[in-house]
Amino acid sequence: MHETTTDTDNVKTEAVRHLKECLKLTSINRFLTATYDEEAKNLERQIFNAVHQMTRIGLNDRERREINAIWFTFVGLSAQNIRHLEICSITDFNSLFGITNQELRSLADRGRLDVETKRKLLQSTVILQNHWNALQQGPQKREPTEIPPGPSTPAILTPNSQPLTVPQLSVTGVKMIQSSSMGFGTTPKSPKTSSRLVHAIPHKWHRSTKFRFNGDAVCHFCQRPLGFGFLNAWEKCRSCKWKVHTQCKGRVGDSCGLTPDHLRFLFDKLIQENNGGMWKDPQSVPGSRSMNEPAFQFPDAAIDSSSSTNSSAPSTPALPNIIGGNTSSLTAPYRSERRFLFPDTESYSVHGSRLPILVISEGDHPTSSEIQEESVYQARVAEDEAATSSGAGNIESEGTIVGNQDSVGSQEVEAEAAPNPDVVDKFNKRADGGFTWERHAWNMSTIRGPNAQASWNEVTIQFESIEFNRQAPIIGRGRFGKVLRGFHYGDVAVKVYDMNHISDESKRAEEFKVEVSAYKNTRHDNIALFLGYFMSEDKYGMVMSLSRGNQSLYTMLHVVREKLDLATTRKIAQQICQGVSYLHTKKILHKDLRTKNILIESKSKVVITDFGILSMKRLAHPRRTYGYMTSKFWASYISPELAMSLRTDFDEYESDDLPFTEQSDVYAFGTVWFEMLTGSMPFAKDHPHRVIHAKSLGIRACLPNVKCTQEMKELLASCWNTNPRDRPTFTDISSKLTSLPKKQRVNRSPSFPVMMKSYESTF
Ligand SMILES: Nc1ncnc2c1ncn2[C@@H]1O[C@H](COP(=O)(O)OP(=O)(O)OP(=O)(O)O)[C@@H](O)[C@H]1O
Repeated sequence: MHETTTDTDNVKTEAVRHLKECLKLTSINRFLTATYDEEAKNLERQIFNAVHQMTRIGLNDRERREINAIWFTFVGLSAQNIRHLEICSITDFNSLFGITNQELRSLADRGRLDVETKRKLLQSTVILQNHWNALQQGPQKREPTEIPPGPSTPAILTPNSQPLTVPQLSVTGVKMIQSSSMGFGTTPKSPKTSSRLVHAIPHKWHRSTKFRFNGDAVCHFCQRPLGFGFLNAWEKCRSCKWKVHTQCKGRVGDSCGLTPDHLRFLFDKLIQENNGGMWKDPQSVPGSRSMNEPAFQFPDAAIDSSSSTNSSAPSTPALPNIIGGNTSSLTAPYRSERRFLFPDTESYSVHGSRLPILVISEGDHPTSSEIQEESVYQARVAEDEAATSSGAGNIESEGTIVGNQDSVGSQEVEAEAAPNPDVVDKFNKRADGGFTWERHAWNMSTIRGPNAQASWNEVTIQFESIEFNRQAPIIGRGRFGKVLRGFHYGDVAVKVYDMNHISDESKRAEEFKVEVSAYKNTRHDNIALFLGYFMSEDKYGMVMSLSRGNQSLYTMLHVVREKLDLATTRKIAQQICQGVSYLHTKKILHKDLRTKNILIESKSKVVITDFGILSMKRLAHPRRTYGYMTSKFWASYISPELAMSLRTDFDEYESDDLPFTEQSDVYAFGTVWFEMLTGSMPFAKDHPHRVIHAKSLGIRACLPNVKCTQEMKELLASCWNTNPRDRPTFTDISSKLTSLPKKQRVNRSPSFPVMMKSYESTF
């Protein structure tokens, strides 16, 4: 057994060394030249065989990342570029192949890759995937001129390196290839299992003899201008509309396939037809949209300059064979979730690693039996403590339990060190999903400065010094803990956090401090007042001012079903904006803005709570194989980019988090605004799994027929913009709210028939 492990390790080490050696043999520039000679071709083959071998030796996540990084370094990406792609979940080749060229370009733009590096990245990815597909399809499938022959380097034999069998079906001239496993180190699926059919449609290259003007268009392969004139320097595929230089043609592979964009478009259409009431954004109505525009416009996706405006096929280049494959062992983040899946052909369990299943956590609100249980428990604790203590734990007044003042415990908490700078660094990094906050994001004097310890001590409250209301100690239970009613120099809400998501108990205190750091320096009228935190043995939590209104905006809208008038809606929305805008200026992201986390203090005041706590680590606990346990309707609040980042293979030790940003908070505000306008939840009746799927396709919830002004709808549309950069800031929203008409405009009915403009058409 031990020997087998060592053998496998040796094989891996040998394979990595081999890959590195191959990469040393040439430079990416030579390798990307369009007119490459026989020697270059051989080198290319060697590299790709080495890469391909790497993927068949049962690599774990870390190793896959390493190989990915080696490859990207070879392509010319800096460590920062690689990190950016990793944050965008491009952590291995499967994830790289899972995105379209257009999306990769968009990611490169977001990561500010320079033009040359971006070109290399795009070009090398196309080549890599062509080789990959060729190797996956086995020797019998290869075509001598277009696709490189088999390995020219000695194959590395591994337990998983059996040749792949790729049955072919021929359907009306279109090659339908039974997809083989593209999993790293996984056994290929038997063709009898529910593998997907992947279309592999050969390009139909066409040279026009007409004079062609293509000033701005670039070659889809090498990203260089196509040029113009009578010279047939480039060709166009009639099926997928790819335009490439003639000399690049040989390297783009021979499958234009059904592109992901085609498939998304179809799916989009199907959903629309089934739903009936799709948001009638002219951009998203299939009938009115040119196929050139992909059904789902990836956030920030630049419109391809080479798009033909009147053509009937997408301009997005095809990345063949990306749909199929056994993904059970893959990192299949971000893009792979967005691959088109025929929902009725395979059960979720097969695709679990692509599209997480959201399971609603129980216990949104305590049941009466829970309250009773908690009361009995609190009473018992109090009795025990009263019996054993030296008098400090007496029951002082009717209905109030006074905890035991454990002096050792207090000293321990007093002696708690300030958070480790590395942990704070990590938090700063993950605070916005990887885009580094400035280092002065946190008040240095309180976190790292010489007064850090004193500052933490100032906000430490001994859990034992809090008195709990014995009759009704529990206010509510949430996904990550419970809220108790207490007394600490006045009525307080005590939020006790569950820290089980950190399996290493010795790290819980550190992690918890990082989480509550966000609260320490907040002082705003619309932000729940943080009074202190406590950490003792297995108790982690914070003490906050008790919201007097006794209800959240969620309860008000969806349980009590109170109808909000325009003035109240505006007032509440303004206050939310002010509160979150304040957090953003303090470089704190809310990450979990929901009506449940907006507490109604009085008719004229709301306070925001639960900010900065949500993280992938929390979400991923308790671990589920194919998804997450979330709060009810959580999926309705997450922005499309967050939905696309959800992956099922999250590991507690990864530093990555969901890419929360100020814009994702704005999206969540959009949902809150929707709820206030309509009194209902967007996607209320849909299964959360379907909601994230819809979001990843860029579908927005249908706006029911509500009476509200055009400006209000526009505000909603802008917050829900698929492209995060097009969403307003909270300051913008605030000023829009101020300029909203004070009264609902009265629509007088005309005395003659008019063409009524549908409310949806305003979007
Ligand atoms: N400061 C507070 N004052 C009064 N009640 C509060 C306070 N903070 C939270 N609550 C109430 O405590 C209950 C539990 O809150 P918690 O934040 O744990 O979960 P939640 O937001 O309701 O649910 P989840 O976050 O799991 O969807 C809620 O009913 C909430 O309104």
